[in-house]
Amino acid sequence: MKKELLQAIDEEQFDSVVLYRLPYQTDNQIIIGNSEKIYNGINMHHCMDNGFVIEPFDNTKSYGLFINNLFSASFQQLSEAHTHKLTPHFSISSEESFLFEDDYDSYERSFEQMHQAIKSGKIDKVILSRIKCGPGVKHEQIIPLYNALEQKYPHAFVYVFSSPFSGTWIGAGPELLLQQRNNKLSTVSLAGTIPNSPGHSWSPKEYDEQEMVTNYIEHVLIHHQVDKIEYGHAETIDAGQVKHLCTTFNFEFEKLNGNQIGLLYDLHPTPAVCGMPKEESYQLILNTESHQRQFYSGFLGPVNNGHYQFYVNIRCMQVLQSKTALFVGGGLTKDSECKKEWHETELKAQTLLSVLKNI
Ligand SMILES: C=C(O[C@H]1C=CC=C(C(=O)O)[C@@H]1O)C(=O)O
Repeated sequence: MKKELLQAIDEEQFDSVVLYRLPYQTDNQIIIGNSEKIYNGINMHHCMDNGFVIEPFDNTKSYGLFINNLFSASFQQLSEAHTHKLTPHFSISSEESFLFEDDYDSYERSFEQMHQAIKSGKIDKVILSRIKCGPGVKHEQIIPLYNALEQKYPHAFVYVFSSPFSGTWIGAGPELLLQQRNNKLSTVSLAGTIPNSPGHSWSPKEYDEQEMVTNYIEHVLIHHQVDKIEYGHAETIDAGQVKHLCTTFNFEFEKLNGNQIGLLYDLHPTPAVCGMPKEESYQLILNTESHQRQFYSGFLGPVNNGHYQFYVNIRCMQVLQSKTALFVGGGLTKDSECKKEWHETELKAQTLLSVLKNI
């Protein structure tokens, strides 16, 4: 493999690089290829192709990306020679003047606006996100950072992608959006957060919130007439500095090629990153948040000949010239308190910050 990848880096004409590792897998994957912009969402042709899909939160205002697979390989750890050759291929966005950190006061104003909409009865749940700035990452630190995240978070979908259109993004998120293999599909309902430290346990508030999401997903699956739906009880999943409640759904489409794209866009953006009801919470986010979410809370993952694994892009950041922009959010319901929500986003930011500090 070593020789082939080094040779491919030398010989292929490529502008984009993806490194990723699926949850609980030992092998990492690399794709090198060229990026093409996708407008207004992906279609079945993208899923039948071979490459990597990156979709933004709001595809009416931002474009997605498709990185075609010119060369791919599995690896345990990239050698120094690979790291050295790949490093100059990472693009870093220079648009940092558009990205500001939200301070507590501006977060509180957005919180109040959203909480008002919840109290008025229009919305049950909505996700408020913010940007927190972290230390800069140099080109040569990108692969060591990926390695450290991949080692620390076995539960997560860990990735780095870089394209001239997006710059470099890095993440380690726990939420599966949709995966398809041999007509067997899976998704999850993920909600509720408590610190991953002694003395914290689930309360009815988190169980209720997660059950609402489970009911919503079941409703979407029934609407799409999927077959053989199976799901169990909510389980606690370890997501670094926090824990979540998660229920996994497995199902099939009776007809091969049932409307998978329709289902994908009914699930995305999920209640974990948007809210319920979906359309109302989506509009509230666009009207309230002062930043563009870009690829945060979109989805991303590999596609290969009809098989795909799409993960929700949370616990992620964009690498900028002299800083990193970390995107963190949390679900607000009628019982939410601003200070606690802020603290929760601080904890979520530690997923990446704790590793960033040590590279
Ligand atoms: C939106 C994020 O997390 C979501 C995923 C799990 C639990 C969440 C919560 O309890 O609020 C969030 O919905 C984020 O990390 O930016």
